[in-house]
Amino acid sequence: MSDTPSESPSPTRRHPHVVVMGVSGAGKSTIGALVAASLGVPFVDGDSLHPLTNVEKMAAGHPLDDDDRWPWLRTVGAALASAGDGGLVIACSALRRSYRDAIREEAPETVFLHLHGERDVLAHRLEGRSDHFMPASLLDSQFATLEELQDDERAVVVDVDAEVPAIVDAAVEGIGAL
Ligand SMILES: Nc1ncnc2c1ncn2[C@@H]1O[C@H](COP(=O)(O)OP(=O)(O)OP(=O)(O)O)[C@@H](O)[C@H]1O
Ligand SMILES: O=C(O)[C@H](O)[C@@H](O)[C@H](O)[C@H](O)CO
Repeated sequence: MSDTPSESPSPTRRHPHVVVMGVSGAGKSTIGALVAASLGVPFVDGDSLHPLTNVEKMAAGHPLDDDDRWPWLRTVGAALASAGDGGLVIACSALRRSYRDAIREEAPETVFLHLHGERDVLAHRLEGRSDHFMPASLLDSQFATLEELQDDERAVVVDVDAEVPAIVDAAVEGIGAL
């Protein structure tokens, strides 16, 4: 992670390729869009890349399984791979190590921004959100699936129990320091 810069394959590009990861409600869409604007790169919300069957499954209160996620993760990886010099920030839960490996396989320069939050904080935020297909009832399954970043992953972790501007500043600074 950020404290092991010697493991970085190359300096982070000026317009980086970033996956904003974390469980539902962590703020991937909210923070991701603002981080992208601050970095001067496009933003894509990975939720818009899910096959309709995935959205319907989540909306019905069922967690996705690996088979549901693989085609979506390939789409996310392809978007990053084709981003080129313009950079890209994409919101994608990327909960398991193997999911992040699959993304890196397609787009090796990808760095990860993990928006880390305690369950109770995120549950409260999800209860206040009404315009989204993802039900708050799936939060426990999201935490059960989450595998924390490992030391060899090029990544930044930011705690989301803070005001939005502070989170964005910490994220941009952390990405710049990778
Ligand atoms: N730092 C914050 N403080 C207070 N509320 C926040 C903060 N960050 C996000 N929110 C709110 O929390 C809710 C969840 O945020 P958001 O939709 O960005 O999360 P998400 O990770 O993209 O969720 P999902 O994975 O389900 O799409 C939203 O209503 C958002 O406005
Ligand atoms: O891997 C997953 O279980 C899914 O990607 C979810 O996390 C949703 O995409 C999203 O985060 C909810 O809106």
